[in-house]
Amino acid sequence: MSADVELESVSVDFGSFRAVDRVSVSIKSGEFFSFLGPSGCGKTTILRMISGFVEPSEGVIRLGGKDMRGIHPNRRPTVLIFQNLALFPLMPVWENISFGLEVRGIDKRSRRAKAEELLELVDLPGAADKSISQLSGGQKQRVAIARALAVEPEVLLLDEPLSALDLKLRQHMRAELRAIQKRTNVTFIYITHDQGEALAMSDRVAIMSQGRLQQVAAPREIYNHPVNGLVASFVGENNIFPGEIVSISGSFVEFKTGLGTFRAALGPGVTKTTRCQLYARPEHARLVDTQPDGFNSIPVAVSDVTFEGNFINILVTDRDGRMHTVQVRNDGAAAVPAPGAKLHMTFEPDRAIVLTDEAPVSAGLCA
Ligand SMILES: Nc1ncnc2c1ncn2[C@@H]1O[C@H](COP(=O)(O)OP(=O)(O)OP(=O)(O)O)[C@@H](O)[C@H]1O
Repeated sequence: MSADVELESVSVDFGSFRAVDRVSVSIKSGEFFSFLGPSGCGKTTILRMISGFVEPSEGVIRLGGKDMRGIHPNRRPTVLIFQNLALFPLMPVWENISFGLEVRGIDKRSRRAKAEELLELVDLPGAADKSISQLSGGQKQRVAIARALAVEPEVLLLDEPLSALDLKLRQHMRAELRAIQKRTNVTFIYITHDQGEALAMSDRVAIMSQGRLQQVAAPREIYNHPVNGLVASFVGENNIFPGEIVSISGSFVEFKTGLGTFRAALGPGVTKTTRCQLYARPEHARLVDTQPDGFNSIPVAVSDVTFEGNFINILVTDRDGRMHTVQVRNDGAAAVPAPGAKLHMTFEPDRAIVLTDEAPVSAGLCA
């Protein structure tokens, strides 16, 4: 079983501080949905509200269409997995997994059978009698997930569960978690400040900043079409140019910066009077020897080159001393300029966008 989760204009106030501000979003049954945002933006508070440990100051939360107001955490169809997993070190794996079933009075043989079934599901067959201390970080993670699934929640809430793992294991567990979610079809709500994690695993991602939803969309949409500067600067890298709009024609803007006038796509909700900046991703910028005709070229000097494996970042400095990044794919033959080289950084108008600095005006805008 799996339930949809609806937040309708939900706010949380801690005294005079508003930690969550009029958040509206509908999470579909069986969806892998992530809340992504910087530390302190209200992600954990949202998770705690859905699980019943925090009551909203305003607004309504519905699980499977039912208003959750006043319903105790134990009586909700949710399970919350914490960062520290909280496994019982003195119990073998299978007893850890079936602990919630024991509390419900299920007999030992059925509990053991259920634990073994779940160990198959999380790809740990044969681990039932191991002790927790014999497991690696990733294996403990799987046991924690199996334990959460044992009580058959309709919604599984995950609070940065991979944050304690090393990079390689974290990347592996992303694929595992997604596979487990697809196998069980339970609604997964995941919170993280790691964009790679959220983009790789989720069907949809909600970007949060200062308690407010900025954008809710599929990962590709978020990356390719951020709705405002907060999203663009939080998800992926960007070269950012402050300036002001000179004119708007159709879906393009002429944008005056201290380094010249650039042409770029017009972002959502941007008008001539909006406070905005120009964003150009490093992978959409290029370096050329001679100044090209037309818009969007900046004289720069190469300051550093960093090798990142499958790509190379070329860091350049403009005449005002501001740093920008041009990224090239490492296909084994990429030409990389030497530090000190004087070049021109360019980007196509349809590969740059002018976005508002402002958060959405209406809380319902991105739900
Ligand atoms: N019980 C509380 N009393 C007062 N303020 C709180 C309380 N819980 C959270 N806050 C504040 O609310 C804001 C949001 O906190 P929350 O834990 O939801 O953020 P977060 O996005 O999950 O951050 P992190 O990624 O660091 O866990 C923070 O400024 C935090 O200090």
